[in-house]
Amino acid sequence: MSRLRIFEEEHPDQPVVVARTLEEISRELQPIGVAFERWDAAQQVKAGDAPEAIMAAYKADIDRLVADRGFRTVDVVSIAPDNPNRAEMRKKFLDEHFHKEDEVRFFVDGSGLFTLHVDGRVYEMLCEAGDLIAVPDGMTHWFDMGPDPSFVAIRFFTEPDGWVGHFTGTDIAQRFPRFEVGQARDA
Ligand SMILES: CSCCC(=O)/C(O)=C/O
Ligand SMILES: [Fe+2]
Ligand code: NI
Repeated sequence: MSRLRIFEEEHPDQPVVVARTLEEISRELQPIGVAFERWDAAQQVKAGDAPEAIMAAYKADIDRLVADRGFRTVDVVSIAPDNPNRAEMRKKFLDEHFHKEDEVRFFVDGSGLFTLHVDGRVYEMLCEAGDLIAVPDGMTHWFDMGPDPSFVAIRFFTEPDGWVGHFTGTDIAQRFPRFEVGQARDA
């Protein structure tokens, strides 16, 4: 189940807000400029399906978002728990960074943990299948796919290098919860 937890940055042990419904999550994220949506598939798709089939299942929402936000590229990224490069892939976005364009990701299957650092607060968003998150350009954040990653996500880009992370060099990500085994199931 999708879950947003908000922490004061000095208190990683105690969330001050826990939100689970679309309405609650959107209400908490909207003031910091983060969009959160839930999309329904036109036809059922799952991990392992062809990217074209996955994009076709969400065509109406993809087209709307591309028209609204001017994205130039849309792709599908998949990672399974047996991927031999999973540790390296996990490490890539584990530390605090930002991008020079909005980071917009839709989770088709599986889950991942986006954590945003904004104005002294930390917003930990456990994204699950059906969730779209749009993190504004320049917003500091990190992403944990966990030790046994499992997700399929649609990514939206404006520039070819839009995915490049600019790292802040802080250690804040190490002080906050990681994506634990079973977290998605237990949330
Ligand atoms: C669901 S893809 C997440 C990886 C990524 O592109 C990123 O920038 C995380 O912060
Ligand atoms: Fe990122
Ligand atoms: Ni404390």
